[in-house]
Amino acid sequence: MAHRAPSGRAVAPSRRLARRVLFLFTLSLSCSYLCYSLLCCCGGPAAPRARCAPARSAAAAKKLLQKSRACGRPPAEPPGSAAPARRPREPPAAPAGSAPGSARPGSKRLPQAIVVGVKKGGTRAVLEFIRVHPDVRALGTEPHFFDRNYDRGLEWYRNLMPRTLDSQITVEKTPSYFVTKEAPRRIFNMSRDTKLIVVVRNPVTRAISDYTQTLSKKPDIPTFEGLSFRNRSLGLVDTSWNAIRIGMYAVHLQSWLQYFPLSQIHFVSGEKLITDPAGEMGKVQDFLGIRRVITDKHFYFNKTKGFPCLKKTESNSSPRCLGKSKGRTHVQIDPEVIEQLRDFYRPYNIKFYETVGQDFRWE
Ligand SMILES: Nc1ncnc2c1ncn2[C@@H]1O[C@H](COP(=O)(O)OS(=O)(=O)O)[C@@H](OP(=O)(O)O)[C@H]1O
Repeated sequence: MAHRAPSGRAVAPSRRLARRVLFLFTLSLSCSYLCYSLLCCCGGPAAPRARCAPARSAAAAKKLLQKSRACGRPPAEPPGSAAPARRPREPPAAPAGSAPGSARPGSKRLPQAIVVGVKKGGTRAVLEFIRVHPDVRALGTEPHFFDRNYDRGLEWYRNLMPRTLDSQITVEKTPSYFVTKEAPRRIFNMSRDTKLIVVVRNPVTRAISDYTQTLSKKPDIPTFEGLSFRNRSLGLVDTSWNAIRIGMYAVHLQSWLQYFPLSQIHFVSGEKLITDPAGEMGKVQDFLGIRRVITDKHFYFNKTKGFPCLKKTESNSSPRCLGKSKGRTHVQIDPEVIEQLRDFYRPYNIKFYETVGQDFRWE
């Protein structure tokens, strides 16, 4: 006996059975794929981070996400380490703007804010503290795009960035930008709206910190006292030595002011960042135009480290201090040399305070 198909064509029972089997097979395949996708996203510890659903999509999802490291906020760079954070490899960026229907939430965007300096000012602390904010995603490594890697092009740069949702801002830090002549123009050409953050610190202490770091890598370098002067008895400071030159903030700032208004540059006091991290971070959040989420509650003073550290929170499974390379014991410097350097920096500091309208009290 033959059944009539809706089209009017007759279908043999064996063909009808075959169609049913095919239909059931396709259905079970689809179900398996659906289950697999769900499990891959939030179940397995090896699941790539980029596949995770947005953390704020639903309360239930949040619970799930908290349980799974793979789905949480990106692990911070080993605290304090200047070495690049190891992140799961991600394929090339999707075009700007979230791809509709894409399994990967958000998209890679050029940074809207950059911590441009200064070296040894406290830039790592600012980055690690600000990335606690749910509306901020930060690149853990220093991309050195506007100084060393500019030839690689903006797409290369954008591809390094973490994915962000529309409500989040992307931040990176590379302290050497502040003293790179071309950096202001290059950043302006990327976006004239880029917000700039500069963490400044007493230039004499900064120079000693810089030298201490170099000495830890190259123990055979000449003494700080020897490197600081072209002629010590004449008090001629060697401004060609980077450790000295970087601290002439007023000079470098002029290059930035040729492209950006002062209102677009925020200065963080490296000293207050240690004594009052919540206060300084409050101002950073205001400058970035984001809610004041990072407050006193996020910090505690670690006596062993001698610095403020991040408390254990919902997203931080344990308290976190910056690494060993941050907060080193400085090399002892001849007090007379320190005095000479204070005298040297004084006019630059005064000019700097006048320009930014802020007294950092480095006297
Ligand atoms: N919370 C906290 N923990 C540890 N260290 C802190 C912190 N806040 C600021 N600082 C100061 O940051 C100094 C290092 O500055 P940077 O991070 O800008 O250094 S670098 O340019 O990235 O190498 C580092 O300088 P040194 O003390 O000379 O090592 C610190 O004094």
